Amino acid sequence: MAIVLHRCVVTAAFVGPVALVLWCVDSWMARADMWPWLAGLLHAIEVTGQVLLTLAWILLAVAPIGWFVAAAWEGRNKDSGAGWLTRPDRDDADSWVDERMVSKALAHLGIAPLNAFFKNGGELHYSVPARRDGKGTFVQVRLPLGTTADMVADRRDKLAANLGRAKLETWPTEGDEAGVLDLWVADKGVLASKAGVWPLQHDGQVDVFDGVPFGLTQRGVIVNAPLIEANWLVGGRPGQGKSSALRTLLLGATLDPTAELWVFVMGESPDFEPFRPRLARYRMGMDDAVAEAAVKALEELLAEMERRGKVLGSQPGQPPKVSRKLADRPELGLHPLVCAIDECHELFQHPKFGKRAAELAVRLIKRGRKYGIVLLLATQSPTKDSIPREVTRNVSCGVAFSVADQIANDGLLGSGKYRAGIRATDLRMKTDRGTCVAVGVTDASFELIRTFYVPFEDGVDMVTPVIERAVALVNEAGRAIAPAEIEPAPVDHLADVARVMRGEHRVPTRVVLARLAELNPGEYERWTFSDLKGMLAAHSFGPRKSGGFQVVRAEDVAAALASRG
Ligand SMILES: Nc1ncnc2c1ncn2[C@@H]1O[C@H](COP(=O)(O)OP(=O)(O)OP(=O)(O)O)[C@@H](O)[C@H]1O
Repeated sequence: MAIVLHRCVVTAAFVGPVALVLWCVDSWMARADMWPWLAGLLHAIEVTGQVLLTLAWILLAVAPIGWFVAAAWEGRNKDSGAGWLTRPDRDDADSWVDERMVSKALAHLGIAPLNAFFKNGGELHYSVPARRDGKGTFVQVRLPLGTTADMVADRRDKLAANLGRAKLETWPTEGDEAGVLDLWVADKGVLASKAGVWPLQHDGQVDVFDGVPFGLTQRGVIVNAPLIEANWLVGGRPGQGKSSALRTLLLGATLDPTAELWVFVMGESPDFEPFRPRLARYRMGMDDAVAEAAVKALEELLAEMERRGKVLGSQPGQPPKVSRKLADRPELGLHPLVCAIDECHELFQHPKFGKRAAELAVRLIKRGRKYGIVLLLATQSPTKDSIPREVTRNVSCGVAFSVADQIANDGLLGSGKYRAGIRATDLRMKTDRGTCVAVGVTDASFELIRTFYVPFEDGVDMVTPVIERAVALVNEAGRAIAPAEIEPAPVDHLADVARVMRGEHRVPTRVVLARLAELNPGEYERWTFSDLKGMLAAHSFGPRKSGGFQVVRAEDVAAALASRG
């Protein structure tokens, strides 16, 4: 720029005086008196000036028409435009994705209805135009008639190639409707790096109510994995990182001094050995005794859940769930209780204990969340025979490392996820070790998480120092690693009936039974009409008929309570 300016000044300094002299000479002398060559030069300058002036006028008149034609042409042009305009020369030019590029990529997927749409000059509607989203670009597009998001997800390879990305960097998933495509495209190469050191490796404490640092999402944000009010199912092919992920979750929980931790490893594996000093219960091995201990633990967790339900019910205002404040009061025994079962398929498929374990796990997963009881399950084999379907349906957080097929994918992440494009089948063995697809961990429909890794192998043990810190934290807080058992309060049937009347004048007996089962499943789940009738009879009253139904009347219950004193 400086050079150009310099040259302009030099030229003007030379041409200016010459032009001035010529103008003066031309003004004071007649051309006939001049030297012929000078008169010829002045004439040539005059003619050139006139030609340029005429051309300028013509250009001025034609310019708007030309402008209009060019604009119309450019508007109809569906190419990605001049590269230097649409992709400025910036550091992220390599990662640039815009609507035109996406349209072009979609137009070359070989999907017949999409092809026809583009052939007829159709233009896609972008409900969310290309915008930066973490370390990538997100667009949302309404697909034309006859095209669904899963058709695009099925051609992920081609879409990735058309966008100049690796398959793992290209995430076409179903939006709010089948015809809406959510597309997230990673910046080139950002997913190749590992997550880095676990943020709590060297210091820090955890409040499990706030979650545990688990990994980095595709957007480069740290995931604080929810543990409270959550249950986890983690799976994938052997050696892809699921035990390490389970260990990271649990390691986070150890740093909350109020948390009680149980671990059962249904196989011979030293993965959780360093945790021993911080665990209230730990069993590891292939033998039946470990399976038996795990089932017993599940039974006790269920009983504990019922006890906690009653404790909550007896608190002022009957809080619906365990809170940090309640968990901090050791006398209530409402602290977070985390139970991890690694290789859980071995337990669920156990010939003797499998059925009972499955039944108990399902009940815990369905109801334990409110009570601060958390179940973490990890498995290599997430099929419907190895993991009860109800477990998959009800866990809140599903994590899939590299899996072999759609069955394993949906067994971990929930049915329909593969179809919707949420696929851990695209994670490559070894290359993507430690990276998983997760649902339920954040509000997003899925996350691609590069998990933190706390090594415990080949003589490197970075777990033990964390456990030592965790034990010190428990001691400092004056807590116990294995809190003493708190006796369950005796069940008061009449008071429970009074509670489930919920201030209503009369309540049908079937509703009373349903509410009782909800209040205390362990006690009332199997109750029938005759159980209820028998209990009421013991208090000298019974259901009455009203409007064709058997009902319990609030005044009868109140009278029975009053006469009891
Ligand atoms: N997040 C990660 N980052 C880097 N490497 C990892 C990560 N997670 C796991 N690995 C590597 O993968 C190896 C296997 O991990 P891990 O034992 O957790 O796998 P797994 O799926 O539980 O295997 P298995 O089914 O055999 O128990 C680890 O020893 C480690 O070297």
